[in-house]
Order: sequence, then C-alpha cells, then structure tokens
Amino acid sequence: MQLALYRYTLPFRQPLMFKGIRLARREGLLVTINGQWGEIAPLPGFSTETLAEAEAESLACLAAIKRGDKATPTLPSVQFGFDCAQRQWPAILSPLLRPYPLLQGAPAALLGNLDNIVAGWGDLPPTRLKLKVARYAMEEELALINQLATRLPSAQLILDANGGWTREEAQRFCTCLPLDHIDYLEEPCAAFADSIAVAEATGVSIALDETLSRQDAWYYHPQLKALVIKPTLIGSLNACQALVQRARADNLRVVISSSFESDLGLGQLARLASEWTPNEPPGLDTGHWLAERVTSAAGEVMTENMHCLFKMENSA
Ligand SMILES: O=C(O)CCC(=O)c1ccccc1C(=O)O
Ligand SMILES: [Mg+2]
Repeated sequence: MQLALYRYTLPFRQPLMFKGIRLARREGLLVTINGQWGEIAPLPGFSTETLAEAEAESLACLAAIKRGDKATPTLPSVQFGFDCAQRQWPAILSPLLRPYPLLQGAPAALLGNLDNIVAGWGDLPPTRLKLKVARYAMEEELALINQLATRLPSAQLILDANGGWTREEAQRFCTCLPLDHIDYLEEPCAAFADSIAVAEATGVSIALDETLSRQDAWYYHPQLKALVIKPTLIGSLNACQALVQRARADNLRVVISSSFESDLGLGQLARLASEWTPNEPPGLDTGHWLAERVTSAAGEVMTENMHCLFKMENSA
C-alpha cells in the first residue's frame, strides 16, 4: 500500500479577488493512493471549509485507509480529492473539448485591449465566452458586453454575477442586455427565487452554480438553461453525477467548471467533462492564471517543491 499527502503553493500571475478576498497564490493538497492522485483545494470565498480543515480531515482519512478502513470524508474538497484518487477512470474518452475562454479584469481595461484579445484568437474566435458581471459600474459592463456582441457576432456570451445583485439591480441590467448574444446568466441574485423573478421579468436565461454547492432548494423553470458543476465545491463524484442525471431529466445543459485547481485537478475535471458532458465546452479556462504547475510535461507529479504531510509505503 502506498499513501501520501502533499501541500502545494502556486503563485498567481497576478493577485486575484475571490468574493472580496485577495489571493496572491493558490494553496491546496494533493493526495496519492496506490499511484493514483487527487486534488483537495478549497477555494477561499467559495468553499465553506478552510485548507486547515481539509488537511485535518485528509490526514484522518489516510489514517483510516492505513488501518484497513474506508475513508469517509465529509468536506466537499476532500470528498472530491479522495474520489478522484480512488476512481476507476475509463481508458477511452471522448475528445476533450476546448474550454470556453474566461475574460477577467476591469471592463475599461478589457475594452481598451479588445483588439489584442480578438486578434489573439486569430481565425478561431470562440463560440462561447464568459465574462464576470456585477463587479464594476453597470454602464461599463454593458458597454463591454455590447462591444463583444458586435465584434464577435457568432459568439454566445456567458455572464456570471455570482449572486451579486438585488432583484432590482439585476432587472435593470438584464433589460439592457443584447439577449440574442447571451447564452445565459449565472446566479444573478443570491436567492434562487429572485433569480427566477429576474428571468421572468426580462427574458434572460439563467444558470445555477453557487445554488448547487450551497445545496439550496431549486426547481425546474423554462428559463433555467444550465447547471454549472464545480466538483471541488459539490464534493463527491456521486453527488456530481446525481446532478448530471437530474439535469438530463429536465433537459438542462451541464457545464463542468473549475475552482482554480492546479493543472492536476484541471486535467481530471477535463476528463470528467468529456465523460459526463461530451458535447458541452467546459468552464476550465482558469489554469493560465497560475504561474507554475504541479505536473511535468510527462504527466508526473513533481513533489520536490511540496511540503509532505504524510507518507506511508509498504509491500503489504
Ligand atoms: O466556470 C467557469 O467558466 C470558470 C470558473 C469560474 O468562473 C469560477 C471559478 C472559481 C470560483 C467561481 C467561479 C464562478 O463561476 O464564478
Ligand atoms: Mg459561476
């Protein structure tokens, strides 16, 4: 049996804000069980557990496995990591779809840089493009959206408010949207009932993300278009798959999305996306914000720069 737990620290290319928390680096854990890996990386501002709590539970789970018991984690990030490290991964996959691009930054800066951004895509402009909203002045965000709609007429925009608006603010914003160019708006308001009211009042389609990881009640609505599944926040792969099934039953799209995992976690999320949602581009365009990797070009995990928290190897 071979078990180990490592802690990694990866610098961001520039500090990022997560629900008002400014992070200069990403910290997380990598667990390995008999040669297979999993990533445990609670995201500050989004996960309910801290890294310290995830570490303590991971160590307890490894102690259980060492005794010959089953690991039964309760924290979502720990469930995700242990499930990945113990999963029977299918050998054959549908081709991995390219993640749709995520534009981050101030609308004025993005507007000023739009020529470069569009030129950077060359002959392959994205068919979908995601933009965070409810962060800057509404007029600036709407100006950027209208520019993007004009410059990329064949792209559908995914907007994400992270529950940042009141019902009135969201309605004011959505009334001004070029709806023909909007795929859907994730989580306009903090409460599901408010988001549905905004959809009904303005005609916008919405998607659920935080509602799912908070395990808030939600119900089908004709303007509910997609479920955004972040396995690091949802937890067990069974719980994720149950959401995929529920979405299928309701004819909702499913988008597998990252929580700023390292290249290891992002690779596993891409494989889950190809398995569960082979026709839906995943929301995994977060890796370029990390300045370093945890795996080598050959796919080996590079543990040299990591802090080892637990290690056990025997021939039994
Ligand atoms: O879903 C995506 O396209 C990328 C990931 C993403 O946007 C995200 C990543 C971490 C935390 C929250 C969010 C979010 O959906 O707002
Ligand atoms: Mg979201």
